[in-house]
Amino acid sequence: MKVVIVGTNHAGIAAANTLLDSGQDVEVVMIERNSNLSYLGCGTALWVGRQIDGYDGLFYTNKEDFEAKGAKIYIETEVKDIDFDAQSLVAETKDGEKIEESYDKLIIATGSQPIAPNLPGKDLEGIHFLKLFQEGQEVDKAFADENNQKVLIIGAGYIGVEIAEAAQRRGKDVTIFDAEATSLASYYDPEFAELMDENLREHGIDTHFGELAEEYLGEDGKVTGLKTNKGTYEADVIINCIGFRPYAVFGEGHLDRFGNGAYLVDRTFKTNDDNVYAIGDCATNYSNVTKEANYIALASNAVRSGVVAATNILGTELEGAGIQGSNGINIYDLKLVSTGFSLKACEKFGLDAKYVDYEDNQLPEFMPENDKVKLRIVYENGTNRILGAQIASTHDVSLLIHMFSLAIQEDITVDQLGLLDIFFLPHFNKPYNYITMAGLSADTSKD
Ligand SMILES: Cc1cc2nc3c(=O)[nH]c(=O)nc-3n(C[C@H](O)[C@H](O)[C@H](O)COP(=O)(O)OP(=O)(O)OC[C@H]3O[C@@H](n4cnc5c(N)ncnc54)[C@H](O)[C@@H]3O)c2cc1C
Ligand SMILES: NC(=O)C1=CN([C@@H]2O[C@H](COP(=O)(O)OP(=O)(O)OC[C@H]3O[C@@H](n4cnc5c(N)ncnc54)[C@H](O)[C@@H]3O)[C@@H](O)[C@H]2O)C=CC1
Repeated sequence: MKVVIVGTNHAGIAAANTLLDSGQDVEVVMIERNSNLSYLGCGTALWVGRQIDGYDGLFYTNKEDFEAKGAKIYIETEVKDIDFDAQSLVAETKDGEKIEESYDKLIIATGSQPIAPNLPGKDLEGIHFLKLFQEGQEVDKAFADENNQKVLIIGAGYIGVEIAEAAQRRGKDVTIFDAEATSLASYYDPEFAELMDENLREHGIDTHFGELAEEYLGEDGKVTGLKTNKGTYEADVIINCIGFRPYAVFGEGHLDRFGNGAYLVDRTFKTNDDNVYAIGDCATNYSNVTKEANYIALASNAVRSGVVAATNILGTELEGAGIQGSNGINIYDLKLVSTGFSLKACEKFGLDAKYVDYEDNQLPEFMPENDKVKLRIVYENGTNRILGAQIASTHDVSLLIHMFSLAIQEDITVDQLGLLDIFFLPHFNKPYNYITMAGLSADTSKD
């Protein structure tokens, strides 16, 4: 069997490794248009902000690793056209050489691209995106120029707040904008997101929420400012981070699509073409909250989808477990983690939701060092099925969110948490801890 993988970043790599490590007789061809693979974008803000020494450790594999396992791998080669009837494709190397490959099974793993605000002045020099390693290098170079002092960031989602911290650590004057009323509005309810907003402001970052960019201003081809619906701001560097959209350009009219254009796949990541799988950021995933296809672009989801698709191609039937969109962020000392839906997301998707909040110290009061933890559990009115959880603290509470992720996956109800066997040790938690207390105090009557 011959499998061709188009796009070999996190999703494509996971699929290739699963195929190549299976011990089965599979011919694997990998085609990647970038000059590198496996770059962990999550590290960009860390090295640009000088919290880690450099970027070398952010690549976890390379072309040679796959050649050593027996794959044929083309780098700096872009797939241009796929003939789904003939089961073949055409790609082009950076030198313009045409390559043709046939396939028995095709895995499309072409990922996502940043959304570009379509504003006047968008081609001015000094306007950046942050997706590729090379784009991180460009931002790093811009920050190294002493003349570039004023950094404006459009979008206060995950990339926005991370690069805001990095820019501030590099001594820049940082202003961040978002169309929503808080930062991180796609992940957290205002009571949690506002903790991040305050955290940014405490570190000298100027926040402008509920404000929409209208025009990039410039002189001599270089950006000098930004005009919004509320004011005009000077800028030496502008970084756009208003989200990703799936990069799903093949099979128009042949492969089914989700609302945002992502390839619509089943729980094995197979498209409506039996020989074609789509994985990672270019495809949908099954949401355990809505019980239908949804789109959430995360490296964690991409890796799992690659494993599932390849396992099915190898002949073992395996459905993905579905996703909750579990995520986390750490800016300065503040840690926010969430899974499933916020109350706001439930409203957007028409889910009838209630919530319980509980705030407490992590440890018993007699312990010398302590941190506050704020927890919200969102659950369905009537069934009490857990739909989401959000946690904020300066304590590392990150592992806790995995339990809530599993709870959503397994349709656990909020009252089941109240009597859950949770251990107690003063070094770690309290006997009446915030999970127990939230579970016990949740109003489970139907409104
Ligand atoms: C700054 C930043 C920080 C992030 N932090 C996190 C994090 O902390 N946690 C997390 O879970 N996620 C994070 N993400 C998101 C994560 O990087 C993506 O979800 C992940 O990269 C998706 O992997 P993928 O392989 O599906 O797609 P991509 O990474 O987009 O890779 C797709 C690949 O396909 C190639 N390709 C596309 N078209 C073609 C073609 N026609 N021919 C050949 N090759 C092609 C591209 O060159 C690319 O290498 C972050 C993203 C960024 C940008
Ligand atoms: N810690 C993590 O897990 C990380 C994950 N990622 C992932 O990478 C992807 C891309 O990240 P981001 O670009 O930060 O997207 P995002 O979806 O996290 O945030 C985009 C932000 O831009 C705002 N926005 C949208 N249109 C706007 C407009 N016209 N003007 C102003 N603001 C606007 C939105 O309100 C939102 O807050 C996401 O899927 C994200 O989850 C990225 C970094 C870290």
